[in-house]
Amino acid sequence: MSLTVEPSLATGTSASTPTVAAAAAPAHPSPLVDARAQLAAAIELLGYDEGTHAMLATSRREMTVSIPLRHDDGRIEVLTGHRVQHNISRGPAKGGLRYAPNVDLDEVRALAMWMTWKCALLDVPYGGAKGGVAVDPRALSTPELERVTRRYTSEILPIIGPQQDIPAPDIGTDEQTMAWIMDTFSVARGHTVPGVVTGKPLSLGGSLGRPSATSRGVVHVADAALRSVGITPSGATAAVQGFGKVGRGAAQFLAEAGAKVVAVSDQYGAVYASTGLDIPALAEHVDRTGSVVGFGGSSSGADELDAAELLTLDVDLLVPAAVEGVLHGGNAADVRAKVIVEGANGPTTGEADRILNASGVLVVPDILANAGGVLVSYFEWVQANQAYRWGAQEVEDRLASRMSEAWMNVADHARRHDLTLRTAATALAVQRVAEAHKLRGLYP
Ligand SMILES: NC(=O)C1=CN([C@@H]2O[C@H](COP(=O)(O)OP(=O)(O)OC[C@H]3O[C@@H](n4cnc5c(N)ncnc54)[C@H](OP(=O)(O)O)[C@@H]3O)[C@@H](O)[C@H]2O)C=CC1
Ligand SMILES: O=C(O)CCC(=O)C(=O)O
Repeated sequence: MSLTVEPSLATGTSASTPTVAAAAAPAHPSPLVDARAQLAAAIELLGYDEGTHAMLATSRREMTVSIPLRHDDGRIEVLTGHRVQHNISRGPAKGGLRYAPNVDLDEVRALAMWMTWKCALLDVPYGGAKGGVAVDPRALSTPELERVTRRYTSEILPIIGPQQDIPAPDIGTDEQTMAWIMDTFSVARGHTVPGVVTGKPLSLGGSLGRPSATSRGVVHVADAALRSVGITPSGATAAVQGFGKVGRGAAQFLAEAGAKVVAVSDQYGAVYASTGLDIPALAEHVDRTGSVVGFGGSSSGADELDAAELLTLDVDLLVPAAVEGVLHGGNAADVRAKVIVEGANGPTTGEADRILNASGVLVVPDILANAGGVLVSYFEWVQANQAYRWGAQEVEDRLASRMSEAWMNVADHARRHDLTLRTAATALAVQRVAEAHKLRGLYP
């Protein structure tokens, strides 16, 4: 059954700049266009009516706030922040908070929608949300970052809480950011409320294994995906875009599993070694200098590489773990990786997805590949509710088992219905959300 969709549901409602490699990428209006197109494909497959489609294409609640920031030198700058709750049918809204210069409402809407599908796919009892502040965190001092975080939290305070909406780290934020949010929320409530955020420091009720969870999940899924196309993971070659919370761990765990990580990039450049990069030495270099750039040279055995070239290297596995839209109509045909595992949210545009699919590249979608993070966020919430801390091994075992179950469900669904992994994953998730919505009553 095909559906006629209102233009505003099929495409983004306002223009936004892609967040990466803008010079090389063709104009791409917004990740929301891709998110809504993925939903439309799932709706068509499931044969759902236009009303259900409209309900799932629309955020339940959106809040845009102004954040007056007093800089250390006394200057006042007014920043803009958003929190979008896409869906709450299966439980409290859940999703990260991003600090990046080009954050805009449509990007946050797309990221929130993907959170809904991710939580449903992993069968954790959450809806989906995302937040963002348009700011470059590297341009701010720690006291300035704390002031931004506290003011943003105060502004969105009415809509967050352990049973309402639970933020977590994403690009440009970390466990310190979560600690400030937790404190600001707790001060307003008059008592400590650790459950308002996940990804907290351990000493404030965080979970063992949360910082590494997204990367571990990526590597579990990469292992299964490589095997599914007949490639032995140990000895496979890999390239990782991004060396932040997700990319660094992914590179490390891939190398520990015996893969040859031949290239890694960040927003300043990339490094390459055909025999495999020394990831601990690279991590030490990045901690010292702030970038992978400069790691190349005779002592490291690595060479500097153009960052865009990393995406088209002849490798078994490509892990984009940075930002949206990096694989697009302008470079997808040149991709030589056999398997792509999306550590980032939305790294592949719709056009690139079609090109990659036609050329036989196996793309493991974000809502499956990077779900380890929200899964262990859920474990953090469960441990808080139990007032009991699990050991690191228990967290890792549960993560491995839930990721493997999700992979098998998606791969099996794709095989049985001749779908791409993305369409299979989105359809499974959309079905679960629609079912929850309908069971709660169609006319709430
Ligand atoms: N953190 C989490 O638990 C989860 C994150 N994700 C997704 O993973 C992705 C990465 O998030 P996270 O690691 O947390 O963010 P971080 O801020 O920790 O790291 C982002 C990394 O991406 C790099 N980067 C930015 N732009 C480019 C570019 N053009 N080319 C190459 N690298 C670039 C940054 O480089 P530089 O260091 O130079 O700034 C940095 O290394 C995002 O899409 C996020 O939504 C998904 C699930 C969970
Ligand atoms: O841990 C979480 O709650 C959310 C992580 C996140 O933002 C994501 O999966 O994109």
